Amino acid sequence: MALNFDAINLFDFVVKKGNGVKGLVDSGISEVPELYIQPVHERFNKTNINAAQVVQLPLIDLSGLDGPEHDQVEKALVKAAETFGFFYVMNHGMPIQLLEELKDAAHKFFNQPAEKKSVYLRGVSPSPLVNYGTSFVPEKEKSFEWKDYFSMYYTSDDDALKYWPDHCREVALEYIKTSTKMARRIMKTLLKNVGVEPDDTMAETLMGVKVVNMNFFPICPDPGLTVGIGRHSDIGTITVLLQDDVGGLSIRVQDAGNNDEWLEIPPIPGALLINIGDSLQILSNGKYKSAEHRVRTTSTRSRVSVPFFLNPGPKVILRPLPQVVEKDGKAQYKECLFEDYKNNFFGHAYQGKKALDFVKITSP
Ligand SMILES: O=C(O)CCC(=O)C(=O)O
Ligand SMILES: [Fe+2]
Repeated sequence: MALNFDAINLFDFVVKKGNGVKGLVDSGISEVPELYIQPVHERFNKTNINAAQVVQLPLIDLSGLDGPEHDQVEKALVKAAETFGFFYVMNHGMPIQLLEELKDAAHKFFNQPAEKKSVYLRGVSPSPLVNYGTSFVPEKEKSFEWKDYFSMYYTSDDDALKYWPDHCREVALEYIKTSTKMARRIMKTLLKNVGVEPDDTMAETLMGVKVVNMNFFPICPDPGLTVGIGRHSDIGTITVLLQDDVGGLSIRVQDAGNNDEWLEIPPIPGALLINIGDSLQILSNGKYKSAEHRVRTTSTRSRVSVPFFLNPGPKVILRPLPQVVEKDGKAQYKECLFEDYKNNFFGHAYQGKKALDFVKITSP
């Protein structure tokens, strides 16, 4: 028998008691609760996902960086970062087995009973480094996403071993280590191309805060009414993203020829996705673009994704790098602390790339 919810009960059951959207679906609901119904313009429909026939996201073979194709691979990375802000990578150093284990670990975590997961709810979690929850913005009506998440902040191996759940810590640590190496290499290439030679200190400053999320999107009785994740860009420097074979991610593609469409990003077995975050758009004075993206829900299989976010630290001053400004003649963005940017961002959830207006310098 499906439970009957009014809005308050639902909030209590899903958010406070930690049942999440998964608990809601497992309770047997056959309709999407009112709170999750999106305004029409945020819903997914056939007509706004049709760019797939026209363009395809590049798939870049990173092993080429070590061979005679080095220059072409660098060029491909730069071009992808300048245009889509999103691309697939293969030969990224992560064994396929590890990627499978990571997705299994995510399923295993969310398949636990609510009592097991809710020990990690904000406020009761044994450490701020681990956090379970479901997705909604408290001050914004109708902002419930069809998604539960589990976040692991990396500070040190010792902390990870101490606080992260037994069944995911080894695999998540390995994912972080390999991804960090890859992300640094990509970052180095991108910065070199704008005349900056980053050393390890600089890389650590710009990508020193590391967070692995496990996202869980349960099956939805009516995917046409909901969003898995509303449209947004990531705020950090670079995100490494593992999605499973269910699909549902799309990115917004805009070009000078007035095209403005959503492009589906189907999973490619063994490949990972890389996307540029707002911080790198700011640092590069707008040369590299953060990508607006979103996730739809499905009625057939639950989906997991595992993004790894590399962000600047809270006290890092975000501003276009001086070498780039000198070359461009003018800064496009004013400086601000990353923590201020982040706070402002959360005030603009679900508004695509609007957060960037906070630092954009508008011409007089
Ligand atoms: O699930 C996905 O494919 C995307 C996840 C995402 O965009 C995010 O967590 O920021
Ligand atoms: Fe994202």
